[in-house]
Amino acid sequence: MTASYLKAALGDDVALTLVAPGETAAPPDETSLGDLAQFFDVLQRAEEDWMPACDATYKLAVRFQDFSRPRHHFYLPFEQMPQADGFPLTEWWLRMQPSGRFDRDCFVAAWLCDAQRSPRHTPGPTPGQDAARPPYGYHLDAQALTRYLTAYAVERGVHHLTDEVHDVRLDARGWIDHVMTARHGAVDGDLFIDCTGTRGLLLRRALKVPFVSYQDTLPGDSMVTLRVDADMKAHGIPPYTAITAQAAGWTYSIPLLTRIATGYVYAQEYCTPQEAERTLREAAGPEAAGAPATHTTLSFGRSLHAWKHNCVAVGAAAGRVQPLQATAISYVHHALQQLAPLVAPVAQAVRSGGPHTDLQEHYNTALAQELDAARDLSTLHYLGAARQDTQFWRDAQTCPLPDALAQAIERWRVRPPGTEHQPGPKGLPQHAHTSILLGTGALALPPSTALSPLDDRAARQEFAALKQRAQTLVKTLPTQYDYFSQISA
Ligand SMILES: Cc1cc2nc3c(=O)[nH]c(=O)nc-3n(C[C@H](O)[C@H](O)[C@H](O)COP(=O)(O)OP(=O)(O)OC[C@H]3O[C@@H](n4cnc5c(N)ncnc54)[C@H](O)[C@@H]3O)c2cc1C
Repeated sequence: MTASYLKAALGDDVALTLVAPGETAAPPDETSLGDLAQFFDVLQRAEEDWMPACDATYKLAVRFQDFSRPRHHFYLPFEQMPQADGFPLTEWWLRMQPSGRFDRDCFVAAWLCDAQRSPRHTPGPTPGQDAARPPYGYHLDAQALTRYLTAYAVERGVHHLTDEVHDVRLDARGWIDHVMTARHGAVDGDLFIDCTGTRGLLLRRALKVPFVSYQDTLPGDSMVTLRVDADMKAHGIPPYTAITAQAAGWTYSIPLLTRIATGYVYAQEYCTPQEAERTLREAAGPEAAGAPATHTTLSFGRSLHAWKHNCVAVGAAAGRVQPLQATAISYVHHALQQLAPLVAPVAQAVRSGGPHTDLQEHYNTALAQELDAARDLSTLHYLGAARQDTQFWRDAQTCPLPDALAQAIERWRVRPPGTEHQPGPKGLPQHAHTSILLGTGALALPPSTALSPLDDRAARQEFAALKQRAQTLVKTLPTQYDYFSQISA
């Protein structure tokens, strides 16, 4: 993502070298937030070009299953919250509760997800027909995306070395002078971008930037994954990522065009890898029988700074949180949006020996805040989960809370989060906190007293109009499976 985006954004103003090994084990991430479309806009690549290459499907929401109680689910859609009389509809919902489900009362996307609808009638821009559709993200094959973006970057002149960095050499000031690769020797540069994932080879290992762990607030240190070749016609292609609470963590299921990617993120203190694999296989069904399982250990947290001297870490090398909201791809995109305009001036400053402390500080603060906000939102799932049936969930609800989240929760007991500005991870809608609190159900949110003097006519009209719009779309949109079958026919 980094090489292709910087090449697209900067053209030939900078010379880029990408050091990357060949195909590695498939990374687990296969969903994105709603704003990945903007990433491809910069690359000037249309959905019709990149989606088939990446086995990609549409994603309207995340569906959370069994977090509140067995057989209960709720959606966190990308759709923005409608308003009535200047108040978010969820505020009105707390007072009026037209049906038992806040997600169906407040979001068109919840209806489309329940009915497995595609968010589009036809491919390409079709003004009018698709104008009413809610915003969407994507499910995609991360390995295929890597291939696609590498080819894109190389075609435009990025120098690609299929190699591995095995050493990082510093100059007398302690800045990176060059990296040593296994087959191509020394590679030097003005600015080094560390995309080595949780290894953080340049920033953390060579430049000794400390790691701030999130492990105390986010239980889960292990993962098992399966790539399941499934009959998608029989399954359908749901337009959502399904996340299901399990005895010692949660499983995810990501539908692609030709298969399902699934995994179990769990805590080894409560579950052995064998038990975790058994749980995942049971959840995935008989089609998973022959699929080999991949077991991995996980660590969540961030580098104290994403940028030090002439090295900027992007992606997991800068930090990562549990992928309950799948914010990682977005986090990379936002880092690149901020980094791209800085590359040339910073490289120039590095050449003339002067640091860029203001830019650096601003960048580091923004990136740290974004990741901490994503951590807080993930923590809310554990805290908010009403289930008490296993030791994992009982313990998860008493994990220490990050200070900012603890303070916010005290405010929300008096005043729901929808009425205040709550900084959240970019790419997620403003209502994310409210939706998780309403969906998981542990923290009772009071109806806002500010609504008491108001007539509820506008809210009633908005609830009715939304239901009408949702029913029309369910009737007129194809299922996601039919949509992609038509395109490929
Ligand atoms: C269970 C699970 C599910 C997830 N789901 C999602 C999701 O749905 N959506 C989402 O956005 N995120 C998701 N994530 C998060 C996501 O996996 C990571 O945050 C993301 O992979 C980070 O990408 P990255 O490129 O920074 O690191 P990585 O994917 O770890 O890639 C690091 C790269 O660096 C290369 N490398 C390492 N060492 C060297 C070296 N010495 N020389 C050269 N190259 C080197 C590796 O080969 C690799 O290609 C998920 C994570 C987990 C654990």
